[in-house]
Amino acid sequence: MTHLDNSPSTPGKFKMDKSPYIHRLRWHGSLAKLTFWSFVFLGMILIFFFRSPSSNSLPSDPSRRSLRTYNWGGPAWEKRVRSSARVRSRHGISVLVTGAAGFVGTHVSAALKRRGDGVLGLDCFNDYYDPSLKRARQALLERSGVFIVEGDINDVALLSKLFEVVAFTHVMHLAAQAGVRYAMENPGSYVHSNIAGLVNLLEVCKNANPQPAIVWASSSSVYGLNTKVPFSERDRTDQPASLYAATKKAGEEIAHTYNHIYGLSLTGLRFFTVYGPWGRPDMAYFFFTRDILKGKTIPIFEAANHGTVARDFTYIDDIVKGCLASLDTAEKSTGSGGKKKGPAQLRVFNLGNTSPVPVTDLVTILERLLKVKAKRNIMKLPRNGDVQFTHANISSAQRELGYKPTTDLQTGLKKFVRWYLSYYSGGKKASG
Ligand SMILES: O=C(O)[C@H]1O[C@H](OP(=O)(O)OP(=O)(O)OC[C@H]2O[C@@H](n3ccc(=O)[nH]c3=O)[C@H](O)[C@@H]2O)[C@H](O)[C@@H](O)[C@H]1O
Repeated sequence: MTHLDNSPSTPGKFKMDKSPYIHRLRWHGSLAKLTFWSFVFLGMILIFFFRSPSSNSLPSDPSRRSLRTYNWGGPAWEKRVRSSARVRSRHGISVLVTGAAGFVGTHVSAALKRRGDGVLGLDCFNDYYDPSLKRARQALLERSGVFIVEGDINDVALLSKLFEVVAFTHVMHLAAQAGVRYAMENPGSYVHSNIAGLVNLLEVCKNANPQPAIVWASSSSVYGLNTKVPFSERDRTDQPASLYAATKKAGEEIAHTYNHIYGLSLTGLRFFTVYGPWGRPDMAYFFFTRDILKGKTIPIFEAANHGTVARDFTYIDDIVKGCLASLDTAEKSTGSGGKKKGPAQLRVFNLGNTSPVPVTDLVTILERLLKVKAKRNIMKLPRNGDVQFTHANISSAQRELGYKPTTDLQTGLKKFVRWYLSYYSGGKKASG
């Protein structure tokens, strides 16, 4: 007789043969199996959770960003907002700085605060690059009395609340998705911040009473494939080479619309490759420094036929002066309560250095300052948004803003390297 022959032929027979002992055994057996599989299942969930791409090392996708919630509101919060935005000098202005924990935002906020203006920051602290650097900038600003509200420029309720609490005279709008090459990886984030975010902000500004004057960050990248040098504000900007550039160009057109319909005073600043202490780790001068120190090979782009790739690198202190002069010369918006009352100011300025430097020379300067030879890998300029060169004509900014850059690349990089070495010593690691 085989074991198969021992099997009950009918359920009834099986039931009759079952002893209480066997029943208990089966019951315990099933319980053990159930417990075992529950643990396996729980383990799989935990493994999935910890290995999922939502870990902090990856930049957030735009939809996740828009779902983030921030804590704001309440009497204590409003008191901090008011106190930070309070003007402390005779002819001071009160400015909402968006992107205040960003590179340019931090420097501009600190400079405004130093001269007695009221400054309130706004930043969403996203993880496009190392958020700990943004937190360190926030701590720096906090020490000088600038409060940064955590929130997204797409949050209309938050923006409206800020204008309810403070009658800002000016907005310095620097919050944006930056970076030329990253636009191919995450196009949605550019639409989210540079287009939707800008429109939201302008909607709230146009409804505010009084309407603030707005100065905002456009980009040298709007010149795209333009080959006429130096780039003048009157040159064509209808051939962007990256989605980043296209969203900044769209921003300039959106600014025109809000100026035309609602009487908002708007000034767009075309920044040319801004660098310096507290800079952005995604920019070449920054990660070249990190990688040269690590002994890693750095990719240096060259154009077709060994053509030189060059940038009109502009030092942060010069940019800050241009930003403050733009705020100081901005005329008032003319509308109120969403209605235009008369024509308002609409401006665009190049803020560059007017002396382009080849990227290979930038690397040579860094080698000298770091006292380390770079491992160079010369490669073809990828077709992912980079243009071959930029060169600003700044006569318009000179005339109307008194803008006059004074820092050459050698001097500016020296200051950057000094900051970099002190910031990343003492256990902090470079990342980006
Ligand atoms: O003016 C602007 O409006 C923009 O400036 C900045 O863009 P870019 O001028 O492209 O700066 P950045 O990436 O530092 O590359 C610098 C140089 O290094 C070359 N480059 C770059 C990377 C690399 O691996 N190798 C290399 O040779 C590269 O070809 C380039 O020649 C801001 O990031 C951008 O947000 C925007 O504000």
